[in-house]
Formats: sequence, structure tokens, C-alpha cells
Amino acid sequence: MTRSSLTTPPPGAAAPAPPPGAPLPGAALGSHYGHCFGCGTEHPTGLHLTARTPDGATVEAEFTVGEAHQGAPKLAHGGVLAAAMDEVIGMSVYLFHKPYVTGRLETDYLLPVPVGTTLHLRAWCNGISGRKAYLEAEGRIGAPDGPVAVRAAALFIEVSMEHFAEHGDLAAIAAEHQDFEVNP
Ligand SMILES: CCCCCCCC(=O)SCCNC(=O)CCNC(=O)[C@H](O)C(C)(C)COP(=O)(O)OP(=O)(O)OC[C@H]1O[C@@H](n2cnc3c(N)ncnc32)[C@H](O)[C@@H]1OP(=O)(O)O
Repeated sequence: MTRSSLTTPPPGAAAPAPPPGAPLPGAALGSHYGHCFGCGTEHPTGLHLTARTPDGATVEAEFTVGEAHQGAPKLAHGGVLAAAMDEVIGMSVYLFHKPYVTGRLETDYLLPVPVGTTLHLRAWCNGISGRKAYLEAEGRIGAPDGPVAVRAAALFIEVSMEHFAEHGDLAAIAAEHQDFEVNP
């Protein structure tokens, strides 16, 4: 992965263990918001990612590129692929049960991704330092060990819930999180 210093964890930054109450290894991770472009089941043209954590610390998900996700004819749009990376990385930092938002997302595109392809996504945390979480993801074509088409490195910033109240719709978030009071 070609990355900048901004998405490289500083020396000593380590990924914390999942907190008590975090999803157990093997657990499915449901959608955090029905209208989310990445994981929402109610979004008509979204990515509809379905995800799980194999070990309580990383996230795996699949995304099948559809007609609505094209850039060039019959090929996935790069921005859509970046959105898939953003989403799966967001899901992985969600395992730490704190609210984070994307501050910076860097993406390497290694292979074109045709419509109809299922991308196997994986995301993990390389370290946390203060409010900054350093994360990484990859998308492989056709199988979990298929060729890597996309790689991403990200810096997520921890925010307070006021961030969502001030800039978004906290009531809608609360309505979706009655049993899981964490990252919207
Ligand atoms: C399950 C959930 C899945 C969700 C997946 C999808 C996730 C998303 O897409 S979130 C939506 C997209 N992101 C956003 O809307 C965020 C918009 N940006 C913001 O709100 C603000 O800029 C925010 C919150 C990131 C930072 O603002 P603020 O809280 O005032 O902190 P600020 O003091 O500026 O920055 C904190 C630190 O982070 C650093 N930082 C902030 N942004 C960046 C950046 N883009 N690049 C590098 N460093 C950054 C700052 O330099 C600072 O570092 P230091 O402490 O060393 O000085």
C-alpha cells in the first residue's frame, strides 16, 4: 500500500483489544443505518455490504458491483470503490465502540473491477493514538484469496456524539441504536 505519513501510525500506536460487549468472533455486523450508502438495506442503489468479524478485531464483507456503480461502461467507478473501502474501514473501527468519522482516505487502484464482480473486502486497525485511528483495507476479486483490486489506508478521528447532533440527525441515529449505543 502506498500511503502518506498521515495514515501511518506513529511509533507505539497499537490497536486496542475489542472492549467488553464488542461483537464476538464470527458475529454478523448488521447495517448501522438503513439509508447508509454503504450498508443500508433500504438504500435503492447503495453497496449493500454484508459484514462480519471473524475474530472480533477485523471485518470481512462482500460487495457485488452493480449497474448503478459504473464509471466506464461495465466497470466500477473509482469513487464507489473508495466508498466500499470507507464503509468496511468504518465498520472495523466501530468494533471499538466509540464514534469515529473519516478524516482522510487514501486509495490504490490495482485492477479494474467489472460489473458483476463480487469484491471480498477486509479491514483492520493498525493502531490508535489519542483521537486518531489508523486503519487499512483491501478488496479482492472473486474470492477471499483472489487478486487484490483495491487497497486503502485511512485516518479516522474520534468525535463526540455532539458531532452528529450538530451536523446530522441524532434522533434518527438513536432510533437505529436502541440496543447498540456506539458509532452511528
Ligand atoms: C459503521 C460505520 C461506517 C461508517 C463509514 C463511513 C464513515 C464516514 O464516511 S464519516 C463521513 C465523512 N467524514 C466527515 O464527514 C468528517 C468531516 N470532518 C470533520 O468533521 C472534522 O474535520 C473532524 C471531526 C474530522 C476533525 O475536526 P476536529 O474534531 O475539530 O479535530 P481537529 O482538531 O481538526 O483534528 C484532530 C486531529 O486530527 C488531525 N486531522 C483531522 N483531519 C485530518 C485529515 N483530514 N488529515 C490528517 N489529519 C487530520 C488534526 O491535524 C488533529 O491532529 P493533532 O491532534 O495532532 O493536532
